[in-house]
Amino acid sequence: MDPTELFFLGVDSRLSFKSSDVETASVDFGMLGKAKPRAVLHPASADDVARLVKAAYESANGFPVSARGHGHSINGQAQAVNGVVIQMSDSEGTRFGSGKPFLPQVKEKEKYVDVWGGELWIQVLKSTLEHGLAPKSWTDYLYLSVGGTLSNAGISGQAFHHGPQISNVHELEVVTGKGELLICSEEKNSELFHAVLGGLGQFGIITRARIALEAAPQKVRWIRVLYSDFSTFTRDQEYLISLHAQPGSQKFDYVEGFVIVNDGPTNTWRSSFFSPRNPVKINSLGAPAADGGVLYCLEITKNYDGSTASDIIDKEVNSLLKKLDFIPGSAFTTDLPYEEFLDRVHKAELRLRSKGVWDVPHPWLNLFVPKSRIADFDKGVFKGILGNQANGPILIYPMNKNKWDRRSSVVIPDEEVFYLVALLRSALNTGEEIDTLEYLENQNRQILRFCDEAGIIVKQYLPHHTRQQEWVDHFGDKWGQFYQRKMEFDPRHILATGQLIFEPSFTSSTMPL
Ligand SMILES: Cc1cc2nc3c(=O)[nH]c(=O)nc-3n(C[C@H](O)[C@H](O)[C@H](O)COP(=O)(O)OP(=O)(O)OC[C@H]3O[C@@H](n4cnc5c(N)ncnc54)[C@H](O)[C@@H]3O)c2cc1C
Repeated sequence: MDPTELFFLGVDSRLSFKSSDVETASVDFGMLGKAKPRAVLHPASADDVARLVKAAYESANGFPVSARGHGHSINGQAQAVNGVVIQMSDSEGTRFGSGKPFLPQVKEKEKYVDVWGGELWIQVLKSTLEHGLAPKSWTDYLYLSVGGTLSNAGISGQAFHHGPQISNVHELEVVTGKGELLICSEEKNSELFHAVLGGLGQFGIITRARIALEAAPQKVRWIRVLYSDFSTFTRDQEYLISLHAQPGSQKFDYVEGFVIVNDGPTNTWRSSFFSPRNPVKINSLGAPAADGGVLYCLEITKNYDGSTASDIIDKEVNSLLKKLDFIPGSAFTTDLPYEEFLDRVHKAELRLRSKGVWDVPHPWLNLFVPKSRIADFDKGVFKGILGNQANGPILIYPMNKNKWDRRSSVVIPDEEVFYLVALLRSALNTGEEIDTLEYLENQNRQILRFCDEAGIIVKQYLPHHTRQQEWVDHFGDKWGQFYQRKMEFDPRHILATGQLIFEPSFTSSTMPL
């Protein structure tokens, strides 16, 4: 199949062979490897996506097709070696023609929004806020596409009570690996619906998602408190996420946390919270000596409306804070508009870009760790393997398993409460060994080996494995179902080959140009 023939097959929009487009689609945020597609498609409609996939499916030789959202994967998951990348997101540098097929459509009464699969979450937020509404569950960073995060899970500090983003979707429109354009939901084509959510792009390309909305709060009180003792820190986090199960009880709206293993949080890119106006002088807190040189920061928010009297919000927050056992005097508070809070990481991005340290290799490791072993993980990794060096933010926060739908494709630990541990490191190559990609990648392997040897059964979030047996182990008792779904919805293994789960059933050299 010659992709240029796609024009004759009725693909309306442009198939680009421009080297700049091909170059963009060859790399991702991880900057850990390069894989060139033969061409990049900029679809003008869901039908364009369907025609391309159908052409790949029906051609004698076949060729790989990968949807690419904003390319914020780490390990080439959105790449398509020698195939066609469908550029779903309309972002700077990849803008093509008139842009995306349709704008977000909000239904106020029904409280949902229909969005194009390549839409960025920042745009979803802006569009829904115009109606006083907003999605319930977020990622920390909003310059990610809807299709990209729904292919994983989409998590942030709201997940403990709203579940991940994949638990907040009413309906999807999907192009399967056979090129069929189908609508799916709990009621209709439900197997496809559950397969695609958390499905790592293996079963279909999301062209439209219907996302649940709630009334948008106007303001956020954002609080950080410090701990020197890990078990006190996790006990408080677990207490806070247990409040979702007590109807009518006051609770925080967002619960996250991070680990401070060296000079302090000022070197974290995640936010400018600890700003010069709000400095953290850990040594001046009179805090007990940090446990093994490590401190822990609990990060929580309370949403409210502009009309709420400040003494009411003070009272609600203080009554919740009173139940916690953080280091006295270590509470830092700021109030800001809801949109600004949700978009907080973008500020840090702009800062890092201005210093030239955004476009660097990112050997990130994201793990789901069961609650029963999180203390062992702390001892072995935060206080052990990391050797008091962070090289980037280290997030840690718990979630409730009952907010995750077992029918989806995503894999989580088999415990009621589990933690996300996200080591979001940058290889800055400053000349120090600990800043090199090789050092950080070795450390990641060491962490995984430690878990294995200590019998801590972790699951990778945004998983990366290179051999099928590793994927079989990753999915555990879900592998059979995952495999069956692949045979049903993408039997020729055309889609998202960059995930390295299934061998393509064709050789890339069979796609002539
Ligand atoms: C700075 C930063 C912060 C992040 N913060 C968070 C966070 O707080 N929470 C969180 O959960 N994740 C977070 N992530 C991870 C992020 O959610 C995933 O990497 C996500 O896949 C990125 O979306 P994308 O649009 O860039 O996807 P891409 O990298 O373009 O694609 C990822 C995978 O999804 C597939 N895919 C893309 N679009 C579609 C589609 N329309 N239909 C089907 N499959 C598709 C691709 O083929 C690929 O396999 C973060 C990443 C970065 C770089």
